Amino acid sequence: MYNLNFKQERSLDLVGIGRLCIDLNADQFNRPMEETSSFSKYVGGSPANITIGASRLGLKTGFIGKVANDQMGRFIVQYLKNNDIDTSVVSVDQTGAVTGLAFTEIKSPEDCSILMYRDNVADLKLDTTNVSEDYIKQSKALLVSGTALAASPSREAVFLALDYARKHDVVVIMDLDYRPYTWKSPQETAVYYNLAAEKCDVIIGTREEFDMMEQFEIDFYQDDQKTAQKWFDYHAEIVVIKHGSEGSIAYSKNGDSHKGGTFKTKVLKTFGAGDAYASAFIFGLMNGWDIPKAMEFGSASAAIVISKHSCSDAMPTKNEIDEFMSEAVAID
Ligand SMILES: Nc1ncnc2c1ncn2[C@@H]1O[C@H](COP(=O)(O)OP(=O)(O)OP(=O)(O)O)[C@@H](O)[C@H]1O
Ligand SMILES: O=C(O)C[C@@H](O)[C@H](O)C(=O)CO
Repeated sequence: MYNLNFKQERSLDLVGIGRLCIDLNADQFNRPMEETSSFSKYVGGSPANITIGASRLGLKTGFIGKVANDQMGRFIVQYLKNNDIDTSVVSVDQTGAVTGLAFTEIKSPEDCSILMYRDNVADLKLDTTNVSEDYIKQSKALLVSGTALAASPSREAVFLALDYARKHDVVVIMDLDYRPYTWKSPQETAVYYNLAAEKCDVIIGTREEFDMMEQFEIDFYQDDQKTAQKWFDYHAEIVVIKHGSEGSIAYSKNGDSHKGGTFKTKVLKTFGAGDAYASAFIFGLMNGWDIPKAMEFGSASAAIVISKHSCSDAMPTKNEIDEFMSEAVAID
């Protein structure tokens, strides 16, 4: 088992911090962006998606973020409210910043990409005055995503949230969520990712994301066990390394490791898999499940979301995941 202490008396289960954006997902499948003519609009941004997924599963959630003072910003806040996410500390930018847009291209079920428009985005304007210690200490867990570290003042806001979380024994979960185009250089990225991950109890990322963080290590390359061990020497209790359609592996500080499989599914697009996995995995941990059960639940949620058009709007309820698992073919 693992040793995560979710303080039961707290009024919120999970508070997300970071990116609140818009996904514009191609309506035409199996063709490149150049030939795509229309898109459907959804709330997006990895931490937003994970928080929406967690809320659909029944966790009491809130979000610390900043939106543009325009129709898109209002759309995002209303969508969060509709999904029972507390938005009392979502602030509104007053500097003319805009909403980040992610246009997705669905060339084939295996070949999807995201074209991001992220100049002067409101989410990265989150600053330390927007981070309330009182709010964070009401929560059992804080979800941090790496992209919010890409620029100041959002970077400092996240580090402050991390400090408040550690001060008040809030379990810190980090989804690495590396989006290269938001950063100036891989070196700068690794510096800040490593500093933040040192403060986290649960770290979830893909093999490629950990590779980016390990660019300064000697003899480390692509060794999942070594990757995990490094973080156990700081605060980590669980490290999950995702390997796309090959599944995932989770290590816990007590020396256990667990290989997670996948579920057969009709893939429409690949993005959203990681966010769905994280939300359901976190739900499992917060319910005291053992790691293999939480991983299986995460994989099932991912299998559902990649068969649908959106990420946020496709996040399943617990009944949907249970039903899917009772019928789906598991692949070890
Ligand atoms: N083709 C697939 N079929 C079934 N399950 C999949 C497939 N691809 C991914 N998954 C599930 O989703 C989990 C996370 O996937 P992945 O490693 O691609 O995360 P990610 O790269 O963070 O996702 P995203 O594309 O959303 O950023 C995997 O561990 C697996 O359970
Ligand atoms: O992360 C983004 O900003 C884009 C996401 O909203 C998109 O839904 C995705 O890639 C999910 O991982």
